[in-house]
Amino acid sequence: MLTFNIGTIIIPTTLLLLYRAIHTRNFAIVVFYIFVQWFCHTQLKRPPGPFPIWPLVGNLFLLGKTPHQDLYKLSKTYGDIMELKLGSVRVVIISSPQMAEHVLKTHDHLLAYRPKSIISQSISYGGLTVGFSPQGDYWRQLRMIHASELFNAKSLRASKNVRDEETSSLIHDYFQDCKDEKPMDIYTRSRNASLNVMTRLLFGKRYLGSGPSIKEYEEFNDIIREEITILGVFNISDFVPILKPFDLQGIIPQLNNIRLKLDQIFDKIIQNHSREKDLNHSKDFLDVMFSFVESYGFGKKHGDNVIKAVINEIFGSIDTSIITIEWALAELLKHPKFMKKTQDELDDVIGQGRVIDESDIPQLKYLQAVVKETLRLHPPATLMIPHQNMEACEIGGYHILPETQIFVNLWAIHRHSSAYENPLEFNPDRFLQTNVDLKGKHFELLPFGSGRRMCPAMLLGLIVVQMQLARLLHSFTWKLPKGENPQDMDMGEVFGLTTRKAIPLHAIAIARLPQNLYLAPQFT
Ligand code: HEM
Repeated sequence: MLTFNIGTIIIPTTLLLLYRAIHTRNFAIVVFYIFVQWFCHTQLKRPPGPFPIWPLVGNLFLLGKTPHQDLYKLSKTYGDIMELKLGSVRVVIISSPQMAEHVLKTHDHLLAYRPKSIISQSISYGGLTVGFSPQGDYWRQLRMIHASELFNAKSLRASKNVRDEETSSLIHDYFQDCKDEKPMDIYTRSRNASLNVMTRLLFGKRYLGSGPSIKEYEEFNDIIREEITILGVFNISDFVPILKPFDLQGIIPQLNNIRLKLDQIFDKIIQNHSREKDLNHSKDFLDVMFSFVESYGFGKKHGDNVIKAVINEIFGSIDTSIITIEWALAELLKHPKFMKKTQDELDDVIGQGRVIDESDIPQLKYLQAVVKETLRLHPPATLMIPHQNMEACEIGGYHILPETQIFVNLWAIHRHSSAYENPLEFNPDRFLQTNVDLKGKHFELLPFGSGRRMCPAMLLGLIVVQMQLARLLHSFTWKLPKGENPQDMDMGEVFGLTTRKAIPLHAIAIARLPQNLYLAPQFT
């Protein structure tokens, strides 16, 4: 796996430049360069930021392996809005609820573009996905299709059966494997259940756990994970374009390899779908996508690329919910008193004689508070997806030059002292007496973003997290493997487009309900 420390390039490069300046006695040039930077910056009242900005590398060396945390620390010095130069790219970092409101509400229309990067362009087949296409007619229509076919309340009601069956199957599998008290990998199990939900919704087929296509599907799962990892790589060539031809991190061959494997899988899915279409199968998401590309008059190759890009994005996005389930269980194991409160509520509202239904969720106030608190401390998309402005604008009284990348640092916003008491503590109780929700109207809690680029799958993401978590906690008592102390649990992160727990959670489940509530579902 590729890990890269920016310092390995930045520090030698900067030292080399300084050495050359000293060697050639060109101090005057360096001083003049710094003066020009300072003058331009102060004249236009640009946001404050670290100074000086080094030639070629700018402020890149300030960021390490967890840039959201480094930026949070920098915001303590430079403020809730700051400007950095990462290589040759100008970036503005937003770190407070007030500034987030300026970006995602007041100036939403100006700041809803997406910057292009080498990795995002490759993964999105040249910007054909919802997340990476520029705002405009194509993006709007694609978002609408996603909403009406997969994500809005009506389509979620229609797909409830599929989610119920897959969650029951997950609980059944845990039950089967929990008898000898062996630690189980929470992330992988939840991920498989969610992948099954998605393949059934998109292609009308259940892949994992049945049939001959398991191997093929596991390969798909692996390649998507590889893709998510590479999406989190800080690609130096995007920030220092003169290094692009050297591809110092070896990213291009990796991207080509991922694209090749994905193309093979997607080509097969598209071919199978066309074959089955002739057999009069019932209409699914792919049929709607085929009509969409036809209505746009895209040729076969471009049309297929749109469909591949969209499927890829949906499967890549599932990770957000799974990560949240893993973090929530980890926090509850670390804080047994909140685990007890959540399970007490489940016993009071549901009892121990039946299985939870999605319609129970509104009554489970403590569970909802646990999910909010988990998304506050562990927003899966810590820096959201970068935004960009095409024309100059003003944020909070500061001048923002055109084509600036805007990083909304949710990790910092959710820890802002203006919004939360003891912001670093995990404490779901804080959400019991407030009306703060997750719909993007309360700028102190924005795990799904806000405004026109807000996550279109919020309802789906939330119901998956709430239901899986509720059923895991209702069905089992949880503990850590022998010898592991909850207080010492490592809560370190691996940064990426989604930021997950660095050490995957393995926990032991002990059944707590009558045996008949763990039966395997009859798949429809
Ligand atoms: C807990 C679950 C989830 C969280 C916390 C989450 C969070 C987010 C965030 C923060 C953004 C960026 C908003 C912005 O840049 O302004 C986003 C965008 C997006 N999300 Fe999610 N997401 C979740 C689940 C999902 C799922 C399950 C899917 C699809 C199956 C999905 C699809 C998308 C798409 C397509 C976009 C791009 C929207 C656009 O650019 O117009 N998300 N999400």
